[in-house]
Amino acid sequence: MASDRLAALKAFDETKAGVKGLVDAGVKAVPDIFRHPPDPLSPCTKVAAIPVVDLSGPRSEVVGAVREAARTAGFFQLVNHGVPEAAMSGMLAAVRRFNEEPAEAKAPYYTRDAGRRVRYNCNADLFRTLLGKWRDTIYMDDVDQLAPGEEEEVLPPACRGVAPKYTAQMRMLGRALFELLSEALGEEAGCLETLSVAGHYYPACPEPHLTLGAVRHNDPGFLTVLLQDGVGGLQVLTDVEDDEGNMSAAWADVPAVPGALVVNVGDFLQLVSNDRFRSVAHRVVANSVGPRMSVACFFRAKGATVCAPVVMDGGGLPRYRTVTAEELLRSSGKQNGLRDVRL
Ligand SMILES: O=C(O)CCC(=O)C(=O)O
Ligand SMILES: [Fe+2]
Repeated sequence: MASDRLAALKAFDETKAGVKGLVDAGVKAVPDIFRHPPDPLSPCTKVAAIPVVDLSGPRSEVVGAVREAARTAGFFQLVNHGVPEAAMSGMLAAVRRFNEEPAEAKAPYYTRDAGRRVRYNCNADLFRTLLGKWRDTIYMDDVDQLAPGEEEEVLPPACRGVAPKYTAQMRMLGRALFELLSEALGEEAGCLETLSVAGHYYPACPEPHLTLGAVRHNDPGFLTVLLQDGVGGLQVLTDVEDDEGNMSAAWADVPAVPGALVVNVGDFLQLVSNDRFRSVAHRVVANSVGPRMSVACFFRAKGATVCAPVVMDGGGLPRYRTVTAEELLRSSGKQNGLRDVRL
């Protein structure tokens, strides 16, 4: 990394105030560390065809809809999921409240130390990437399992009470989705050992076309359940057909559907399903109208857990090596998705 970039990253990171701090200081241009080369894909012009799954329907229909969505789009909008509206709006409000605290209040939580259960930072990978992202995040791991009294110790005041309850709701929903996905697959679909909740804050950006809120990636875990506010900006990579019938890749918007949760298949589940379910690349564009808030719940396996593709009778050969969840996380983390573990 060029030393001037490293120096700029360090100076920015030492503020512990994130991109929100830049915006508060009145930046009118996107600093170099957040500027990206132009995207070779043409700008998005369409809305993605994301199936809607109604969890209140008859069981066999729900299983069929989950199977079809996981097999085709890799994403679905979940409605009638039973998570109270107040829990969802309360969680988005807590993420906003925390991020809009003065920098001094947030600084004690600013860290990339994975050993800490609650971590606030601007880009977990800031020093490992050339593409700084216009967002700040507070990560909270398994905070529904905090012992009494531990909440004050580890959680910022803005999230106390709210984040543990929301995480508990998500854990219940995750179990229900796990059962549906397992039934849809005909096998145990993976596991839900840890639940990491990421509260993302995407401040309004003065030059949104020069950066991104999240660069192209696949979620490495088993499953992600995303709550987003009404601003929008999440996009999936899709295949589109031009007038001559040629297929090419393009970005398409995932609409913000009021009350819905966006569920997507992670790399772990694609591997376990032996490619019957798809982990699809996605990103978040920067916006000029923000802040945008979203809360991503990542269901993951513990590092030592072994992931092996499940091959059904007559389903052909396994397409992946048997790996530990940690190995898989490392290869996904390099943005190779599953390429490194494919047979
Ligand atoms: O904020 C969003 O809409 C998506 C965030 C995301 O893709 C992630 O956290 O993995
Ligand atoms: Fe993601």
